[in-house]
Amino acid sequence: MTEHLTVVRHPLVQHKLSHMRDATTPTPVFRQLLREVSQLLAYEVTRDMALTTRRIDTPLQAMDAPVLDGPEPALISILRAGNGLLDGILELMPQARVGFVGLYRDEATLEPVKYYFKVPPLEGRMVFVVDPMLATGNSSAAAVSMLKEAGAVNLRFLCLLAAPEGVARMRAAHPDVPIVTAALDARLDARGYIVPGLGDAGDRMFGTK
Ligand SMILES: O=P(O)(O)OC[C@H]1O[C@H](OP(=O)(O)OP(=O)(O)O)[C@H](O)[C@@H]1O
Ligand SMILES: O=c1cc[nH]c(=O)[nH]1
Ligand SMILES: [Mg+2]
Repeated sequence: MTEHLTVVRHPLVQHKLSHMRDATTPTPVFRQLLREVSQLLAYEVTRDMALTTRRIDTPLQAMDAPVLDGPEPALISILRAGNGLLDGILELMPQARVGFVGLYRDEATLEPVKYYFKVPPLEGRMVFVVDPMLATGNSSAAAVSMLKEAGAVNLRFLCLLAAPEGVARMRAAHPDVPIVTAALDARLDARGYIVPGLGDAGDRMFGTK
């Protein structure tokens, strides 16, 4: 990927995102929409996966058919809300190895607090990091640093909503990591929430508020 930031403006993505932003959309619908959008966003973030060919026989003749090359990709979910993107993408790439980075944002400092880290071997793999929200960028920047320490080299970051502050933070800390998102919103509010945003993604997914 050559662009640092790709905004997926596909009408289906934008339509579903608008329903997710709506404060009256209930948790089960929110979760289903996130699953659907995850697969549409996955189409974009995986577009430069390497292909090779395999000799196969169709019912009519032999051909060299394109198949994915290289080791299985790794999908890394930033807990909790990342799991809302993970399941749908895993359906498209069932061969992927899966890892989890447990982080929550300290509400006062907006710094990420780490509580879990379990990832597959990352050397040589394409690594897709998923989290619906890129706000200050502190969580995603920290997660990517941990993954690089664990051996990841070839990373992509996939989110649903990004704030300009988070994009700038990622660009400064990890200019080598392309970001794919459904929307670049206006700004962060005083509490570090994306505006207009959709609220707290984890709470809306799991009904914790
Ligand atoms: O860019 P940042 O300012 O770091 O904010 C984004 C982070 O905040 C949210 O997680 P949260 O801390 O609410 O944890 P949760 O997924 O458990 O709800 C979100 O899912 C990101 O991980
Ligand atoms: O707007 C925001 C910011 C951080 N985390 C969220 O879930 N939402
Ligand atoms: Mg949350």
